[in-house]
Amino acid sequence: MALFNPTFSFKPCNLFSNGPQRCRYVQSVRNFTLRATVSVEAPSSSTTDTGGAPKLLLEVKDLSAVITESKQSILKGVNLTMFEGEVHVVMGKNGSGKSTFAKVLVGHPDYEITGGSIIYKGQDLLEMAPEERALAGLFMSFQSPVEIPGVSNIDFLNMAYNARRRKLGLPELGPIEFYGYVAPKLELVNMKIDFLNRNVNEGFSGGEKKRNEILQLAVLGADLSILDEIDSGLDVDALRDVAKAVNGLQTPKNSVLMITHYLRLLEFIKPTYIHIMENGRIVKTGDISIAEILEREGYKSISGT
Ligand SMILES: Nc1ncnc2c1ncn2[C@@H]1O[C@H](COP(=O)(O)OP(=O)(O)OP(=O)(O)O)[C@@H](O)[C@H]1O
Repeated sequence: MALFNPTFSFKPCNLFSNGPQRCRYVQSVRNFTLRATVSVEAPSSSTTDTGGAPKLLLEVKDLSAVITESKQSILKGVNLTMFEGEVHVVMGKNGSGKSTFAKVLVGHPDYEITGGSIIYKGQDLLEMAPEERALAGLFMSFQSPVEIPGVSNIDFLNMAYNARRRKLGLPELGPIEFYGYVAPKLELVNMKIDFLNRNVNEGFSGGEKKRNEILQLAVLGADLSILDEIDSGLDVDALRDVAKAVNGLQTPKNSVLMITHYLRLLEFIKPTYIHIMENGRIVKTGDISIAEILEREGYKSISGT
């Protein structure tokens, strides 16, 4: 989930580790019957001008990575180039390295880079701490969003949002102003207002967790959203809602990198390119027809080996 978007660096919470007991944060009590009408635009960290040709957003070259602990090699020379406004989809068999690639982009400590480079908005991403990557507009929704007992959704979102505003030199929003900002965004993902008061993902169904991820994306805004299997566990209506919300957040300036196993998501969110990952490398790139062949004939039909 996006709480592993390293935007959130409040201590002593290690947001990259699992386990419900690691976060201690005193939840402030809010009265959500308040109806605030303050409207604030989502901050954008985009450094690009408006108009003109799309700019290069992400350039991954020969990226290799191992698991930090075991030194097992997972990524074995990934190459990928994304321009602003594009939607890229990574597909591939279970265990081919898709989630690892996504996590490496946000600086997950489980992985160590052993070669190659990642340039994001002209900067060396590998030189940036996870928090800096998030503040530079990188957002990741995780395959299995975790719960944070004791931290309400609204406090969590408010903190993350203010961190981004601080970075942009903008004044922070207090609880009432923030409530006015976030409440309308719930409609986008078809979530009830009570979700703001509940602890982050605690007791949420799989579908609610995924919607909550997209709510976080809507609140924070992102230049590059990395969405790891946002369609898993969603019913047909939820899939449509989540896809609609993702589409609604798309502009000519921001980009999406999506991991999915299924064509059905791509019927709602139109990809610019589809990449097939196999054994830690992207072995094929093409348009939607790749996903259609895959759906019909399986991986043997498009395998790079
Ligand atoms: N932290 C880790 N510790 C041990 N093994 C790991 C770790 N991270 C990844 N792996 C292993 O690396 C391989 C690639 O995993 P990854 O999650 O990237 O695959 P994936 O393509 O996303 O798979 P899926 O489609 O099943 O989600 C798998 O064999 C996985 O078990």
